[in-house]
Amino acid sequence: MSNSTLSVIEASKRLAAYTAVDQHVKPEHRIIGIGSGSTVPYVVDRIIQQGVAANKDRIFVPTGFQSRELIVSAGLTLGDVDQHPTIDVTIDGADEVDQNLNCIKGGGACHLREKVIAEAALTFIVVADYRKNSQFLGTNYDPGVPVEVVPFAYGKVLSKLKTIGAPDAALRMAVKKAGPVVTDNGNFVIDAPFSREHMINPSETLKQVKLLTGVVEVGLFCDMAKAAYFGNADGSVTIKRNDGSVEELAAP
Ligand SMILES: O=C(CO)[C@H](O)[C@H](O)COP(=O)(O)O
Repeated sequence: MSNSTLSVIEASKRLAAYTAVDQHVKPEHRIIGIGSGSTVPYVVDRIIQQGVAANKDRIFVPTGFQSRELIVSAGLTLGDVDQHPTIDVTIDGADEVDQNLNCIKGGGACHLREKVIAEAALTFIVVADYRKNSQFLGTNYDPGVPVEVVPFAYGKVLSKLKTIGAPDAALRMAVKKAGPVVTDNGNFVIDAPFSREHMINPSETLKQVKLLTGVVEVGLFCDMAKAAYFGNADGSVTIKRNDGSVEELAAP
């Protein structure tokens, strides 16, 4: 699809995804992790554009139902992390990324599998449009930190989250179903908005929330990404790296 038929936001997602694939999915890479969300289809598009020969011996590991479907419908070979515990490169979206590449993830309720697939990867790369590029988490993404919980513990975890700094924490409700969102793992999700004070050092908040019994995984990805690619509205790409460098690639 040409740029003129894509919205600015969609074009920005595509730009980030294409640039990240071009720079990080190399011919020698055999096991590739595919994240979830609306930016990731562009990752798969670009990988397909590398051609049949490049992809014939590759295995693609999904982070949930949506990415599994993407991989299968693209005709790529599906694998799982139990067969491939070391992944060459994983590319995933994010709900927000801070100045140190810490991310909020789980807007699509996939963050447990996303974190496993990111942690298994030798290189974890984030792709997003410009709205996700922040100094501090919680600046633009306000629903809060997604917390996956086992269903029977949700009431207890919700009340603890309220006392440790997220007074407005709430169970995520489904839109086209009565009742809560149920994850690919059969769990519930609580969205916990923490104050700026908690988001300045998200690894501390991550540890605190993860220690609550009943919590399966927290949508704070701290010190995991090697680089984050943000497509900008003017056609440029901002690349933030984990060595603190920031590169601006001008629009072609
Ligand atoms: O964490 C995620 C799903 O759990 C997604 O990666 C995140 O929500 C970003 O999605 P999008 O690319 O649609 O903005």
